[in-house]
Amino acid sequence: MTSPTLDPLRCVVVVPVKPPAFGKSRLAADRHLDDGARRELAEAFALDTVQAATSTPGVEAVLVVTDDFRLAATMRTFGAEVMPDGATEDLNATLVQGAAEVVRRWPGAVPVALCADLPGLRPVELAMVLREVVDGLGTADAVFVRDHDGSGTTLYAAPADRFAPAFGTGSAARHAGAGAVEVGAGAASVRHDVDDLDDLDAALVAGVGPHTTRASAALAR
Ligand SMILES: Nc1nc2c(ncn2[C@@H]2O[C@H](COP(=O)(O)OP(=O)(O)OP(=O)(O)O)[C@@H](O)[C@H]2O)c(=O)[nH]1
Ligand SMILES: C[C@H](OP(=O)(O)O)C(=O)O
Repeated sequence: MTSPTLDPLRCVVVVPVKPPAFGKSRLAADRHLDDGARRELAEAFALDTVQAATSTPGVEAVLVVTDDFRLAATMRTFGAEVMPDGATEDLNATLVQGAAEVVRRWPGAVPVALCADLPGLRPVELAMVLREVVDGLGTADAVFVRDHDGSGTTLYAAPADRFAPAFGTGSAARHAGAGAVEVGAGAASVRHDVDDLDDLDAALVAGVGPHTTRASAALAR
């Protein structure tokens, strides 16, 4: 008897973006970066992250969750879909709303939460991680990618009925403690979130997308 053919898992990437007017506050605390430069960098990180995600093979759709409607218009030109955040000021609640929207718009797809501060994100590496996500979800309820410094999380995925992200300080240990399986350990560009200017310096050395390249060149002048 042949075994039934299972549909391969389909992935919809959900990217939460805090409006750049407020986001990435730790950048401004650093080396006296002024508020305009902080805002431009926060916007550039999100644009590069979303543009790379929309170019990634195996991504069925990218859903950006943000209340910044000017940024939303640019994200749509990359082929991303956008929904409002509803100003929850709670990243995990925002992502749960995003996952519910994935169920409505792309029934059967797995929501994959991806942070928007990955300016060096490479489509080839995200594609590799998504293959690990699909494999991991064959046996585990949830999977996550640990950030480059080891304590945080840059990606979390689970089927919508089990989707329970625990982002925030120390989230990698929380995700692992809840039984999520770590994936993507070798995917440097998926792990390299930028929280401060030291992170940005390291990302610039490794290579970033065009928006962050422009914004950081303006910073150097
Ligand atoms: N839509 C939405 N996105 C959020 C919210 N909080 C955080 N994010 C996004 O979640 C990701 C990770 O957030 P953090 O690294 O904490 O970024 P941040 O809050 O902008 O940075 P800091 O102000 O320095 O803490 C980034 O993509 C943020 O834009 C929120 O309340 N709503
Ligand atoms: C969202 C959070 O990012 P951090 O603020 O720790 O960089 C996390 O890693 O869960």
